[in-house]
Amino acid sequence: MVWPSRRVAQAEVVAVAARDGSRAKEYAKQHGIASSYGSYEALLADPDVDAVYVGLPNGLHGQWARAALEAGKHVLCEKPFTANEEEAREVQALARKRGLVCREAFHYREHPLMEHLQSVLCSPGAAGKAAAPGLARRAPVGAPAGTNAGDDQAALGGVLGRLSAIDVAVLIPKWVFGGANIRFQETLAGGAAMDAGCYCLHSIRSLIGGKPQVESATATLAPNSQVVDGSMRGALRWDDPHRSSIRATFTASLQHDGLFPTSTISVRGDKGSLQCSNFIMPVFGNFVRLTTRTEAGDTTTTTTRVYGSGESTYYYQLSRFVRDVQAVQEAAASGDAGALVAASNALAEEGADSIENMRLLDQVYTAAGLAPRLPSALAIMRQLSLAKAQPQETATRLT
Ligand SMILES: NC(=O)C1=CN([C@@H]2O[C@H](COP(=O)(O)OP(=O)(O)OC[C@H]3O[C@@H](n4cnc5c(N)ncnc54)[C@H](OP(=O)(O)O)[C@@H]3O)[C@@H](O)[C@H]2O)C=CC1
Ligand SMILES: O=C1OC[C@@H](O)[C@H](O)[C@H]1O
Repeated sequence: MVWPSRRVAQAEVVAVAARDGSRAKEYAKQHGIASSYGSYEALLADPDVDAVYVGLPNGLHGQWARAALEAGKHVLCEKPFTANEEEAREVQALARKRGLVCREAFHYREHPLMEHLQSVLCSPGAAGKAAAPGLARRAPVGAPAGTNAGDDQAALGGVLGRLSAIDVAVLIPKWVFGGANIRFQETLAGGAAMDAGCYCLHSIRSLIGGKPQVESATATLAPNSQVVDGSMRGALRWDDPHRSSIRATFTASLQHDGLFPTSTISVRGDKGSLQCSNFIMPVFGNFVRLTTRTEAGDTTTTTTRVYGSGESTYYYQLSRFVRDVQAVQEAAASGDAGALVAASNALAEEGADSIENMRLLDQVYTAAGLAPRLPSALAIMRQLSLAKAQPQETATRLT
């Protein structure tokens, strides 16, 4: 947030908060930030702050996004949006009521790589269904000039033809996060599906649209936990015949090219296939390998690298967030009913995207035989009540 803000006009980091005021002060000094606070509440009371970036553990996203919205601030909230779907609905309902932007920080989606992928795939088999907001609709690569993504089923096939599968993996090597990391904490809504799987679900939805259901999921628990998944695999199904799979793990033993996390999108259709490497952090190196087959059976493979202007995903994300906030502010200032409705619809669409991703995450956990995650306050209460009921067993689990 600090680096991109130096490159995005009209965005400035004016304040930072930490639970420990001296750390916040030190951070502010290091990064040239005007104000620092020793509590999140104090930052929310600062009238110079227009928008808040919530970069807290998953189980606290909902609580602090709500607090920021109540304080009249726009919100950019880290992924996954909340602990579960119910909480996502509450936060988005509040954002709508207050007329404020509340966007999930899926930074990868604003990078031109995603736009390129969508232009290749162009929602095959998903005619009339909306892709997730934030992605421009374009004609598929290789489609006749003048074709629009929404035109007809033939155009929607893109060069890959009819889709049969889309598989996304986000793999984090086992040496990256120690057991004490927030990602392994039940009371902070941890888990591989939450942390890495949310990208898998979101990218699949962004690329092919529609409303999938989770067909099955299998979790491998993190050490010393009955609740937190160290790895998760899942299968999704759509009304259309294609299938998807997701794979998220904190325990990858990777012999790879050094990229972290390793993130891949793999798509197959009846006329070809696509492999995309490093869609989450494309600025550090990416490729899109496209193989197409003619009816005569000849195959062609092309490799494309997409860097746009060379900026990071975080730059694109902040630019987009600023544009959204400005659109809402301008609509409010204009008093123009049409502009207000348009701004409100955009907020609703954005909110629905986050809610849908959390719905699927809940389904993944349920299908894997684990419960959807809880907001931190509820998870702590649950642990305390378990500790009361089964003191010895819970004590073991907490160590
Ligand atoms: N978009 C992206 O590229 C990335 C997104 N993320 C997301 O950002 C969020 C934070 O992840 P990450 O930065 O790795 O986490 P860290 O553990 O590094 O930071 C979390 C911060 O939350 C604050 N915090 C408040 N309450 C607690 C608590 N009870 N326990 C621990 N920390 C607490 C702490 O700030 P303090 O003590 O200063 O108040 C801490 O510094 C996650 O939701 C994650 O999914 C993470 C990495 C990359
Ligand atoms: O981009 C990311 O990479 C590593 C993950 O653990 C992190 O939370 C994620 O957002």
